[in-house]
Amino acid sequence: MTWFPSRSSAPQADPADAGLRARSVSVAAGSTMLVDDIDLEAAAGTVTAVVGPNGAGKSSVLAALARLHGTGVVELGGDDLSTMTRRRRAQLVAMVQQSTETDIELTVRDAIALGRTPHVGAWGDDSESGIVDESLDAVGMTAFADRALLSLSGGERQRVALGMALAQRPRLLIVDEPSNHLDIAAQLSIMSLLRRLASEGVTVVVALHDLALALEFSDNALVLSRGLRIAHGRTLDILSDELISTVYGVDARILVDAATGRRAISFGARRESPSVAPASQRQESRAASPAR
Ligand SMILES: Nc1ncnc2c1ncn2[C@@H]1O[C@H](COP(=O)(O)OP(=O)(O)OP(=O)(O)O)[C@@H](O)[C@H]1O
Repeated sequence: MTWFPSRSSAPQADPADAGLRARSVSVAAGSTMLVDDIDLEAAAGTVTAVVGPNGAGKSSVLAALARLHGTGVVELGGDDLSTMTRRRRAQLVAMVQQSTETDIELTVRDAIALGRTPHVGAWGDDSESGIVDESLDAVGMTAFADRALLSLSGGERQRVALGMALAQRPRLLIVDEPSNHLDIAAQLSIMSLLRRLASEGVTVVVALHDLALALEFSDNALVLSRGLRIAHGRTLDILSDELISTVYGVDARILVDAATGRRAISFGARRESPSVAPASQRQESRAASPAR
C-alpha cells in the first residue's frame, strides 16, 4: 500500500528542502524552563527518535515542534510553522499525543474521519474520502470501524489516534510514545508503519522510551536530559553504551545479534544519578511565551 496514492502535494523528494528545522526551541512553565534552547534538523523521509529519561522534556519538545507552545523557530520545507494559518499548519503537521483518554461519543470511523478536517472544503467536500478507509486499515482497526471509541482498550485507542493523524496526510508526523499500551507485535507494526511513512517522504519525529526500538527503527536521535539537548545525530552513532549509561544513570550494554543484526540492550544496576544540571536550574530567569 502506498500512503500518498493520489495526493498531488506529496512530500518533496529533496530532503534538504522539505524537512524540519527547529532552532532555539524553549518551553517554560511560568519562570521554570522545561526545555531550553533545543536545535533539531530532520530531513524529509527520515525517522528521528526523541529519547531521554522521564521528565527529560520529550513531550514538551514535541508539542513545541507542533507549535502548541514554546518559543523558537520551527520550519518545515523552509516555511515558518508559527506564521502560517492554523488550517495550513494542520494540513502539514499531525501530532499524536501520549494521552488517549476521551469521553467523546464517536465511532472509530468518525474519529479517524476527524483527521480529514483540515482538508475539508467550505462545502464539507473531501476529494480524498478513501483515505479514512486506508487509515483504518493501516492501523489495523478496520474491523473496529463501527465500534464506539469509548469501548476500546488503551492500545486500540492508541491506534485510532495514530489513524487520525494518518488521515491528515501530514508532511510532518509527530508521535509521542506510540508503544504505550501496545503489545510487542503491535509496537513493531506501528514502528514499521512509521518507517513506511518516512519511506514515502514524511518527516517522522517520535518520542520513545524503548531504546531498542529507537536503534531498530530510527535514522537519527535527539537525546534529552533535564530539558537540555545532550546529543543529536545518527542513532547508531550516538546511542552508545556510554551515553545511555550516563543519561539514564544505569549500566547499559548494546548487544548485536550476529544472525539478524538486530540490537538489544542489556541493563544493569543503577550507578550514580545523571550529572546534567536541569534546564530549570540553569535558566530560571528565562521564560518562553506560547507560540502563535
Ligand atoms: N505545567 C508545568 N508546570 C511545571 N512543570 C511542568 C509542567 N509541564 C511539564 N512540567 C515538567 O517538565 C518536565 C518535562 O516534562 P515532559 O512531559 O516534557 O517530559 P517527558 O520527557 O515527556 O517525560 P515522560 O517520559 O515521563 O513522559 C517534567 O519534569 C514535568 O514535570
